[in-house]
Amino acid sequence: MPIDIDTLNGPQREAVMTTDGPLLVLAGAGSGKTRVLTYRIAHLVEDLGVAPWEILAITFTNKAASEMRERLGALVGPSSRGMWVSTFHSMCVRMLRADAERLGFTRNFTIYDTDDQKRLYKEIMAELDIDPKRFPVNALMNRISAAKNELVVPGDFEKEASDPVGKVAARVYIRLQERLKAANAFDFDDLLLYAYLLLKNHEDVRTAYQQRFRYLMVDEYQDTNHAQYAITKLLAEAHENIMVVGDDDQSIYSWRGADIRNILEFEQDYPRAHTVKLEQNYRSVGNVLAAANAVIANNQHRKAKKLFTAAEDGDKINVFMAADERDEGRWIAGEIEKQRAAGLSYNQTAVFYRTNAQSRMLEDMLLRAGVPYRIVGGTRFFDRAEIRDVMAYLTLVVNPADDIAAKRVINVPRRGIGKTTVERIEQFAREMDMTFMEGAELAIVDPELRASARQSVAEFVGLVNEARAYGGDLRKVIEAIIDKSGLIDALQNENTDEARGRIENIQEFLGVVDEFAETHDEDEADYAAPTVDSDATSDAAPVRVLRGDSLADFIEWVRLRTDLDTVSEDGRAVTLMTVHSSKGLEFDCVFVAGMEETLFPHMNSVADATGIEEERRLAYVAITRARKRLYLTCASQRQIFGQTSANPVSRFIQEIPSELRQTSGVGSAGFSGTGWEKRGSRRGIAGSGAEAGEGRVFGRSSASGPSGHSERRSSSFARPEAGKKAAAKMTFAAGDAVDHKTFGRGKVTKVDGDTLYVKFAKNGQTKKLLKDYAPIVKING
Ligand SMILES: Nc1ncnc2c1ncn2[C@@H]1O[C@H](COP(=O)(O)OP(=O)(O)OP(=O)(O)O)[C@@H](O)[C@H]1O
Ligand SMILES: [Mg+2]
Repeated sequence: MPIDIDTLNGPQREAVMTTDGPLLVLAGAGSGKTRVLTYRIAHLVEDLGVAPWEILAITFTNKAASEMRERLGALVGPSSRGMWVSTFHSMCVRMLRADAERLGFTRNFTIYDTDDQKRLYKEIMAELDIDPKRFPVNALMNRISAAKNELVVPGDFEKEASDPVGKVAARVYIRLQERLKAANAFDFDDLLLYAYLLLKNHEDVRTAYQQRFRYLMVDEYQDTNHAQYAITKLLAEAHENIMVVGDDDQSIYSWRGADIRNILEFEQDYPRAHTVKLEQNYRSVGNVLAAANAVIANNQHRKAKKLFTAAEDGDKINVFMAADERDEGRWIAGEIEKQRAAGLSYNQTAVFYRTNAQSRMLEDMLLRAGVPYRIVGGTRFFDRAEIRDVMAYLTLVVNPADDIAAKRVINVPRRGIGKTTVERIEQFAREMDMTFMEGAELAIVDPELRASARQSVAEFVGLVNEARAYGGDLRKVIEAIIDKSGLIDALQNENTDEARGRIENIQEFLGVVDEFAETHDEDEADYAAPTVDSDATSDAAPVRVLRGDSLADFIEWVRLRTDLDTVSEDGRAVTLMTVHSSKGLEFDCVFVAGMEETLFPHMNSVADATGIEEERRLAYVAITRARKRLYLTCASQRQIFGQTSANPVSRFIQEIPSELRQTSGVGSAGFSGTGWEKRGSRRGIAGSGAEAGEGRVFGRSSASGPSGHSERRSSSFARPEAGKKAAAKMTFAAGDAVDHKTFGRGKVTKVDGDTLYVKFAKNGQTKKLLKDYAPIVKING
């Protein structure tokens, strides 16, 4: 079926139809870059008969990749399955799995995340006698990570390092790579580095991929780092059928090594390049787009771009100035409820913040108001200790050489294996050049150890071996680990709320396994592009694609899940996330909280112009996520990073022309463009919860001249709508039947002062609610 190009505008169509040679699509937010990329793939497959496995599309997040797979599924049907649509990291994992042996690894390697990595660094630093006070582990990690992203290998790094930290980092880097190799593991940066080395140093591998991927497409190209750039370049070298899509105004990852020059110099890299500019924004209403354009115009270092919309102006940008962070959260919750009553869905609403530390209060306030939310980032599910423990066991089942995993769980739950025993095992491992697990097997028969310790080690080794015996049956392996390890029993014995929460998390983990099982079939098809081993004939792709067993795939799937993957489409909830993770997404209604100097722009970036420009691009990303309504909120005083601070309103608010915004809350009277005001007395602020304090400057800096005092308005700080609806003085008792606006029917199981514990019928979950705030009513029966 030919692709319906009528839904594209002229330049978009041009980009879709330009299928030979290098192509750059450079355009502002919401102009359809991702859409064009997707349509171009569909056009290649549907109209030009390109085989799906000849296409490689790279996106920035797993969420973006799965969205693109979905869109492609809708456009071209099942044949989209053979395509590689993935992030850089998952692409590299696939390449490394296929050819790990070439690099001295085996294909069941482990991927270390930051936590594993840190443990390893600490061990290495102890081994090399490096003082962590003088050389903090994070500093060394950053240094080495940057080197890897620049494709600097240990030998070259050592030659170049001249400063004290660099010299120490050079020693650590050398040892780190030895240790990782011995553990058959890669860290995140290694995935890129080794994939690059694989392509660079193995001509046959490189040629095979070059021949296979005749068409290469990269979304969000402005955020590629050097390693990603170099990998792309190698893959495109032979045919130069490479399309990159991006927006220099949205480059927000320079702190992770992203290099905006990759996109700006594309035309130099590929002199034959054809460039397409898109100028119509289809995402946002006029006022939102005008605000975004006005803010980004303040950046000096950018390619000037025009961006217009045919959409109506829409509402003005809503600026709310709260007394403190509680007011801010409370007001946001109330406004969400108001919008919801007017027909907006929770799913189409997002609250962004600059730093993760802000999320807790926002969460708290949404919880109190009974607004369902989903938090992206922060304490991620997979970062929780109990989940890491289970994952470490599973990793050991697949890769017994992973010493970090083995040491993490040898005494989890406590089984009486102390430091002496662990040191003894390490000694065996070192002296006999074995893995920790092999050392543990020797320890079982070591007469120097106490019988009880040997017994415990035997149990541990036995447990891992037993689980391994279940082979490919994923669910069985995981159940064996969870049941037989005694993890749950130990938590049950603790008998605390926290331990119960941990048990719930482990149970939830089984749900994750099921989710994986459900989506896995599709992934399988995805992997199963024709291979040289298969009996496919001439047009088969000349690349071996090897599958690990399902447990290895599961571990990899979990490891590569970035924060964004926790956003699901169905469960209706407001999304909370950092601005960084919002890239590429869109919502009808967007709140950006914490619009104050030192927070956004962040204090670490205000010192120099480069830093400020990156913060401004971040503000541009945030603003351009909104389709219809945009709210910017700030607080005149806030508790954050463990202290109270009062900061001027963000310059990014001021950069929006005053006629585009409407302001409410504290100090709004004098806000609109002309002057900034000093705070008045704190009297009369209902429910701000703030202690009394005198006139701090709220506005720009005091240097720019505060312009008088004004009374604060108190009305804005009333409870949110949702709260008002609950009968304020209603009393509850255990056993009462209640109806909650969002969660439906439930029963009060406990009353603790103002807090109600309500068990809901729908999902059997118990929630903690504040009786005066939660949108609940008592019902009969
Ligand atoms: N020609 C068009 N007609 C109708 N809608 C369009 C058109 N082009 C793009 N859109 C819609 O506009 C929105 C933004 O498109 P898309 O996400 O592709 O933009 P983008 O340039 O990738 O944005 P960002 O820079 O934020 O990544 C999407 O909802 C998309 O479906
Ligand atoms: Mg996009």
